[in-house]
Amino acid sequence: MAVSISISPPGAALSTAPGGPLKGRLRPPGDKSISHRAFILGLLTVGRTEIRGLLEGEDVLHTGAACRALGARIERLGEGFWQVDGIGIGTLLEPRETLDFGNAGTGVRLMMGVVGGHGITAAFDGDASLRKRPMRRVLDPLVLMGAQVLSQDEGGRCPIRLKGTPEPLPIEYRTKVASAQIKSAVLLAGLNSPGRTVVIEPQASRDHTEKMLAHFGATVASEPFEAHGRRITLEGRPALHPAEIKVPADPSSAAFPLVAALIVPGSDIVIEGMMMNPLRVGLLQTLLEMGAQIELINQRDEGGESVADLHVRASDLRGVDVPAERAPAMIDEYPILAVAAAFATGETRMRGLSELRVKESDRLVAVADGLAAAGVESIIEGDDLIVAGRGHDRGVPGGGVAVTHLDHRIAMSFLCLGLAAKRGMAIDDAAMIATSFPTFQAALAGLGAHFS
Ligand SMILES: O=C(O)C1=C[C@@H](OP(=O)(O)O)[C@@H](O)[C@H](O)C1
Ligand SMILES: C=C(OP(=O)(O)O)C(=O)O
Repeated sequence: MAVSISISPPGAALSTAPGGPLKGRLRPPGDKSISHRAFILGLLTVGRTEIRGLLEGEDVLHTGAACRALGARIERLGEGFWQVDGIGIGTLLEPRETLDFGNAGTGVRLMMGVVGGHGITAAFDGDASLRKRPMRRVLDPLVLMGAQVLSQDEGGRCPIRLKGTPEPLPIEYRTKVASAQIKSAVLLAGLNSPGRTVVIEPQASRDHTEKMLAHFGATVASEPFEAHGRRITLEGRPALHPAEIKVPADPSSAAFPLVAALIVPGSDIVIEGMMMNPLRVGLLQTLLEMGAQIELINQRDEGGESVADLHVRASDLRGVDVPAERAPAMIDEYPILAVAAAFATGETRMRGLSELRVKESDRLVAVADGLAAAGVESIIEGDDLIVAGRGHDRGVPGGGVAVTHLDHRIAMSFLCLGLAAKRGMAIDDAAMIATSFPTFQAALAGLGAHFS
């Protein structure tokens, strides 16, 4: 799987400084969630799946490598253009080596679902950040389906050896938290079940697995459950057929140029082709409530998802109260929302962020510490984060170093902050940016951002 991606050497510090306004157009890379799933469903489908616009970030490439180890033939035909020759449900190969997922929670948890529902044994591992993340949330339902955890690190952490079952029991599983990764792991294991698998989630999480399964011909139904939840039902052992996948631009990556343009005075940019899936646009909704000047143009359908171009102009933002129910629709966007909040007038309270503690880093702490290093006050109150916005008059001092803890979103958020802070901002380590947005620096520099 030869690819040319630029990977910064580990520990490479990077900084940004204020300069002129950001101007121009950019198309963010393909959606990370959809890209992982494209490789996985390609593996599970007999025949050839073609993928256009795939995110060629390290997280997704690790999933691609794991799919190869389980029997898929994967080839890169051009930029973002990939083909997967899959071997189908029930016939996966047992991998000889440990499957290394690098920094990717999505990759490791979804592939545990795949292995858990097959009669094979595999070892799962990743980097220092991934080794700290909880895996019991995925292992528990897989054990109910018949899989066995042969070994694990303390508290259900990687490295983990999992023995899957060739005949997964059809279960009805209620997740404790809204998590597309848990839901997807259970559904992927359920693909090889002779019966019907049901997942009930307390709040709707991103629905890319369900949509893509239906696109490949599976029978999957989703209905509302209580106030904010969903009940998803999948019929096991479907005859999946190869389907073309066109990956829309990732709203979680678009978030960085979007907020950068809002906070750098005089900026005026267009972000092209951003996915508008309702379960992914919580940040957009919040920024509009803060008074952001964002105009949606050319709304259209692309590859089964609604997409739009966003015309974004620098704006005077005001603090808002972000309800906990919105968290699943913007779960990865809180670090960059906190940066927007730092430049807003008044206080922003973000509620119900307990899940941020188990991402690539403890994002509640990493954000609060980074803001402090930039001279911005914030407090963590239970599961809420409150940022004391400095407004345009006082401005954000900057001039500090944000510690990234192997977390790409922390890295990109504080580089964006530095573009509008009086004394710029540095981060200790830019390497992880390549996991989700390998072209971040070039894309922002193309709009006029200064890096050093
Ligand atoms: O399923 C996915 O593709 C993802 C689900 C979310 O995680 P959780 O399922 O833990 O909420 C999100 O944070 C992650 O970046 C991608
Ligand atoms: C949480 C994230 O990803 P993952 O869980 O796949 O590591 C993210 O991309 O912000």
